[in-house]
Amino acid sequence: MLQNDGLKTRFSAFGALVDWRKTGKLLREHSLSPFAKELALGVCRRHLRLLHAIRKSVRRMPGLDVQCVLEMGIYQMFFMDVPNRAVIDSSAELARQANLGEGSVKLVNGILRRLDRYGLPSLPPQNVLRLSLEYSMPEWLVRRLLDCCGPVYAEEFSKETVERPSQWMRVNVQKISAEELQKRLALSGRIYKNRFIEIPEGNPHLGELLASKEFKEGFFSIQNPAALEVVNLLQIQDGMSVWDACAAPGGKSALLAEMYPHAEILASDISAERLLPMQDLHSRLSLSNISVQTLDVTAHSFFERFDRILLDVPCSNLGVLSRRPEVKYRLSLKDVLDLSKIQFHILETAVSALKKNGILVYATCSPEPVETDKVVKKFLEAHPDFEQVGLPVRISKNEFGLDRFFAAALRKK
Ligand SMILES: C[S@@+](CC[C@H](N)C(=O)[O-])C[C@H]1O[C@@H](n2cnc3c(N)ncnc32)[C@H](O)[C@@H]1O
Repeated sequence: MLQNDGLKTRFSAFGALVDWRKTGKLLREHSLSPFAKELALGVCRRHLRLLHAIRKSVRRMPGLDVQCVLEMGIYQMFFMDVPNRAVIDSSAELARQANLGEGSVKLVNGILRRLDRYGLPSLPPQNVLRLSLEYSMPEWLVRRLLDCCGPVYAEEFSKETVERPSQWMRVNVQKISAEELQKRLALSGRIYKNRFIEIPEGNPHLGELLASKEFKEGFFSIQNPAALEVVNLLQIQDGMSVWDACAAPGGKSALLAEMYPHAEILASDISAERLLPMQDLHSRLSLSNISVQTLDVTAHSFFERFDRILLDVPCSNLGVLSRRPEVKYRLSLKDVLDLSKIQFHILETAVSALKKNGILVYATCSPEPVETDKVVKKFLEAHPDFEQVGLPVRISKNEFGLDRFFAAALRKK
């Protein structure tokens, strides 16, 4: 029997973390309470740093369950605002309730007390190892960042991956203005370009907002404003036909449909399952200028049919690691290189659907050169009938906490 809410919450975070270590998938968002979610995601973000602290405190690494209890304890002690005494007691109790054995309870107690007294073990001086442990980044990724973009960028990028990402809502300005909605929901966050409202940390919790009448009536959706900077490159005008060819789960399609009620939008994706949430577009958001279809973009049969094409291609997610921290540990360099081949193939095959003088925007939430500049460069070299419109947009976190995105606009001559 779990005796109190605090323990129940820790138990659910513990369950999520054990599952993640076993399956590579991290349960998140609505199924966990805010504290449990913060704890599970925070531990995942700092996993290598926390493991390092455990490794330095024992002769033999304990089993995975005990590691999870310890990682949670160390995270709360050094990266959350929880008193150390309470952390030590609740961690020992968690180990007991999880039936890890009295030996493990003593081990948890002993290691956390030691860390309470002496602090986290110091980090090695070598730059790659230090960055890897300090920000829980795999060493191959640190090396790649250092090689491609230098030490300042590598440090800044790595640091972002352990920070809590900002939360924003996109206002359906066809139904309500950002100011009016902000008043109705009593939110105090910033407004971004009249269309996005920041959801301040913790209060109100995302779950409460998603249960609100305003959400059900389609006044807002959850989305990071980086999407706006990407779709702006399309330069859409009334009456245009637009194909969002890698659309699921539909964030950018919905933004497009809200921004351009007089454009005709086709949103398609290869995955019927990932398209399911897009039923929202018609029912909740009342958007009538958009149709949805399951379609493999590499096997389409459109010919010069669209004025605009958005290709938000499948990618490594390297630009959103603070939101999806588990990706850091499962991704390999080979995965990134394989993705770049898929991205190029998608771009190559999509373009026949674009009308002359039409614009295609190639976008990805990865800043990795092989998924961005190299794909575009290779494409332009092979297609002299295309030209780049302006410089690619490289969205970085900046003061608004935007997701990292790369987007390049290409015009068919
Ligand atoms: C980065 S996600 C798109 C996110 C979406 N644009 C949004 O804003 O919500 C990439 C999408 O590409 C889809 N995809 C991958 N290969 C595809 C293909 N050959 N044809 C169409 N869609 C594909 C994936 O199923 C995935 O939903």
